[in-house]
Amino acid sequence: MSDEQIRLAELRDEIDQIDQQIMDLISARARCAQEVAHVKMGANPGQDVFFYRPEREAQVLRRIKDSNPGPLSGEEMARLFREIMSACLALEKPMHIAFLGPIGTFTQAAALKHFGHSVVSVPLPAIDAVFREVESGAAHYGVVPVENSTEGMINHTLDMFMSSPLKICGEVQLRIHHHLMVSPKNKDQEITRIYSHQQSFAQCRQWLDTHRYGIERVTVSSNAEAARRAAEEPGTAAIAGDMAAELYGLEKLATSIEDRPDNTTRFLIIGREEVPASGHDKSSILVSMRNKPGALYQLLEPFHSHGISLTRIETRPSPSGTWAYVFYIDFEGHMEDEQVSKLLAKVDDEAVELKRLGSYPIGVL
Ligand SMILES: O=C(O)C(=O)C[C@]1(C(=O)O)C=C[C@@H](O)C=C1
Repeated sequence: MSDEQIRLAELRDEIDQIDQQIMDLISARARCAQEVAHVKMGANPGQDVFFYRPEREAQVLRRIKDSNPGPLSGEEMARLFREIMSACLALEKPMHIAFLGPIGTFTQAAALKHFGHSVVSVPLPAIDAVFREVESGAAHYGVVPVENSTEGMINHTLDMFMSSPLKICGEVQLRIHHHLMVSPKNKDQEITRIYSHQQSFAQCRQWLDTHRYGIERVTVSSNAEAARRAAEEPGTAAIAGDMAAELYGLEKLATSIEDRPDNTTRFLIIGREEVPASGHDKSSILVSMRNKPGALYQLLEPFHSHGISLTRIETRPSPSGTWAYVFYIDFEGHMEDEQVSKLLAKVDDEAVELKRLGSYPIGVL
């Protein structure tokens, strides 16, 4: 054997020994998680056990990213541990996660990015259906889109929080890459129609006007539905993501056609319980104010005086009456924090209504 072949064989033996150690350690970790489940069940007999612990998972992933020695990036290493934890959690209790479907949407990709691939992901036809699935207990958690960097807030999600008892338990961001795709069997046919979701058409408007001007654009309920139609209908194409292309066997004619290179969508994790502090959190509230001069100043001044940073403020028409507004506010900190608690007491004094949507770990992945 040549020197290179001898060295290759030695390295592969070393990799085999390391893989055995990794497998033994992951198995030991999984047994610990099973023991954790027993402790959780014994802690509050007869009460709901929340096996999924968002705050603990955020702490684990943050520590992994911060202590990662390389050569893998912190993101890559955290994603590996994300999957290990997902498998451990499934040993404790298989999680049913409802998401805005159908299968192949960016929301499914966000759900799998946040929870890992060992969950049972359940597609629902609309955002309100995702809320109802979690409210009824049919799903443990839900994943819904809340804002896109190009198109702004998803109003249906914000409006659902006005009436839903659910809490925000987490957040996850996804870089959104849109591709123009066709069925391989129709690849040589002239494209006379392009299917996509309204948000995707808006995020790719300039590219379409430049490269596919004049072709009919038909809005459908989701990018996955667009891919399904393009797979079936000759002469049509879809604008959708990688998951949809793979799911429906479509070929990409043009990749990453979104107009803004940083095109990102933020998703919320919704659930039935409040999340304890993880040490790196944010909070969301809904506030309705009397429609009078200085109302917005009265609402925002306490954030300044208590040194709390706002990360998002949106207004929505109030369901209670014309010209009254509801403010959807995200800010840094956890509602258990002393300064945040004092801030919310002050806001509560000024507001017509204050609804605490939840405190949750700032997204790690
Ligand atoms: O520490 C816990 O509470 C666990 O259940 C263990 C573990 C893990 O694998 O690290 C698994 C699931 C939870 O969501 C958080 C962490």
